[in-house]
Amino acid sequence: MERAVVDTFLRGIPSFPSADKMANIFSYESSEVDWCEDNYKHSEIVVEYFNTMSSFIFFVISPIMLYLLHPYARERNLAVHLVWIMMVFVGIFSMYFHMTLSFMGQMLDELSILWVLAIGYSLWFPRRHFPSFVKDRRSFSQMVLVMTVVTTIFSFFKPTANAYALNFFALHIIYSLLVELKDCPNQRVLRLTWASIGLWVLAISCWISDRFGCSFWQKLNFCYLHGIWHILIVLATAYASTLIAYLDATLEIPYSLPDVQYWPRDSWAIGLPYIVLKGTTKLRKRC
Ligand SMILES: CCCCCCCC/C=C\CCCCCCCC(=O)N[C@@H](CO)[C@H](O)/C=C/CCCCCCCCCCCCC
Ligand SMILES: [Ca+2]
Ligand SMILES: [Zn+2]
Repeated sequence: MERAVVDTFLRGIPSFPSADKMANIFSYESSEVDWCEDNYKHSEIVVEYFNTMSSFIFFVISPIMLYLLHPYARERNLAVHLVWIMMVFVGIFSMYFHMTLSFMGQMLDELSILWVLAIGYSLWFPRRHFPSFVKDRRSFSQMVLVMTVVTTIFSFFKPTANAYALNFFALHIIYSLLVELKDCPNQRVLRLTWASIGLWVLAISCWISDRFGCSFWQKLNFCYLHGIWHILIVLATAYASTLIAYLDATLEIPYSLPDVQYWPRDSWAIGLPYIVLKGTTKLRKRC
């Protein structure tokens, strides 16, 4: 198709960048979003140095979580690993976005989060809350897939709204967890729930403060809140995903007697949570 035709077609769509702009979606600072950290302060090729470097946390936590969740994934479904494999891509795209502040970086960063959420919902959304027209988890996952593909396409029309929309998923997850755990007597599980919510509250406070309180933080010469958000949101995801996986295990593989422990030492005040399966496996049970 002629470039002029493409251009005319694209200009007809509200908020869609023209073909000229499309060519520049990879260029530095082509995103409308610019975080509080000073640009090019420490490097000529890395726009936001601390925000870029703090994304390294994704590459530290993801392999540890893949290792810690493996016994549960082996018993339940190896597809569970997709969540933390995908988190590595979120980290790569987050680094790319803050290094360039390009429109493409922004879209890859936001869309990879959307796909992590889609995988999480497909795997872990409780069966009893499925809409009545959905007959099993396979159909539910197919429905989530279709919705995610449609949302992926529409997210190009109002890119700045995507991040706000994504944050609302956290509210839905917290609401669902609180409903699920209303009468839970297990203190370890309750501790994990409040730690997940506490980390998320700290994380989102940093995200909002960086977005809307930048002039205040600039006066204090402390413009690193978005980088701190990266670290806290990865930890919140580690805590929340373990909690959700634990609840899933109690429903889907109850014979495995799941319990929560902390790595590297269960007795330490801080650590990464994981699931231990104290029961016999399905195979051994049959013998
Ligand atoms: C039954 C549902 C199960 C779903 C479980 C899956 C939970 C994990 C989901 C998402 C991972 C979050 C990864 C965050 C990456 C941040 C990258 C980033 O900083 N991007 C910013 C730009 O650089 C962008 O502005 C941020 C956009 C907002 C992201 C909102 C993410 C929602 C996080 C949900 C975390 C759940 C915590 C729940 C706490 C109890
Ligand atoms: Ca900046
Ligand atoms: Zn970021």
